[in-house]
Amino acid sequence: MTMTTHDASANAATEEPRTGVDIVGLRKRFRAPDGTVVAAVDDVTLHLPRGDFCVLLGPSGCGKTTLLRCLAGLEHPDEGHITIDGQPVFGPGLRTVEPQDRPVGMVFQSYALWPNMTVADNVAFPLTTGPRRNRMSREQIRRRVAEVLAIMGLESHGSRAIGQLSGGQQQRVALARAIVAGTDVVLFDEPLSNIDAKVRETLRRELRAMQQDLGFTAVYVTHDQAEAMELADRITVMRSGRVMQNGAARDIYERPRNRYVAEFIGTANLVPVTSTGDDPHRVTTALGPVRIAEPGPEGPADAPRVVASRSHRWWIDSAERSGDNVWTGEVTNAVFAGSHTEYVVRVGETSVRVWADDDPDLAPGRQVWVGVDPAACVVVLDHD
Ligand SMILES: Nc1ncnc2c1ncn2[C@@H]1O[C@H](COP(=O)(O)OP(=O)(O)OP(=O)(O)O)[C@@H](O)[C@H]1O
Repeated sequence: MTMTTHDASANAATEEPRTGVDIVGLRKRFRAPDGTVVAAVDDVTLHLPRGDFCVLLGPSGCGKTTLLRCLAGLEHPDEGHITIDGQPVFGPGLRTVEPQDRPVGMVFQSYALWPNMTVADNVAFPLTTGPRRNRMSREQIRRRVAEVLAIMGLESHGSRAIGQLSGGQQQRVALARAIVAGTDVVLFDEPLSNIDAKVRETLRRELRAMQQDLGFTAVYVTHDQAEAMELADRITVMRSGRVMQNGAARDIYERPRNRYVAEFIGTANLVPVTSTGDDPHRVTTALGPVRIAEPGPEGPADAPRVVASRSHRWWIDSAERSGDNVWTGEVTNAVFAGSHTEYVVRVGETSVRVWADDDPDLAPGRQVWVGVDPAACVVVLDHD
């Protein structure tokens, strides 16, 4: 893909101040065939800042697609407010704003292209329907379509039928269609999950570069935490229709709020806290005393807590060591994983997973010393 900035003519439809996406108190329930009610989106309040790449992350069924579809206008929420790019699109007393009248582009997992139209006609579609129809001359549309096809590396494919393209190329067409109108917000519903792994990697990198270059706000649904970490400025972790944590990708990774978030993103050792004393940088755990970077998250004083630390921040050594956050134990398992070797080490009744970059080749049964930098240890809530 080659990069270019938005065409001013295509931005004519977006003259309001650009603010990203604001969601307040949003609820959407579904009634299952057996009569049970599912709270797919359960009192969600979120601000997704303009220009950020925002990922909605969570396991299957947590409500991320429903939330995205509420933004797109494909689901009608039961309660709440949605403002996109400064335009209220849902709220009490507002007339329903139809999907084609919302200031968003959308990319679906299934591409959702018109099979009987050419590539160029598919891409031109948002400019010829909805609020933007008749705003541009045929020549302006032709030029704008050529421009976005060039961004996607599809400049020579405009007159092809959709069926003559590979899956990866079809998704590039869908991306071109989502950005052609120059809307400031683009919604993505697991757009790369039908694409084979190698192409997916390339498209992911290109998508991120394109989003940064064009500067639109991306709201991207995935259940893949590696994909989320690679793409996101901001991650919203969801569970059962609720937001578990929303923040900068690095904060979510380094300072998860609770066990659920720590376990969903990355590999972490979670060791129960058994008591806390007066020193805010020291807790007692199942491993014994642990020095920690900072006191735990807010929450009821008696709420169970665990110390979370990433496996790649641990070290392992066959030679004796001493100091804070150093323990001795026995290797119970060692798995070579290419970029690192994962050791499982039993320390007393607790097992920790340690990722070693240089494989020290320590066989199960071996006595070892393991440890972790206090700066990598944070206290998180054991429950939501
Ligand atoms: N049209 C519907 N009718 C009834 N229940 C629905 C409907 N759409 C979604 N649900 C339910 O709402 C919940 C949230 O679904 P949703 O598709 O938003 O989750 P998700 O996190 O996107 O999952 P996935 O990654 O599998 O798509 C699930 O329990 C789902 O079964």
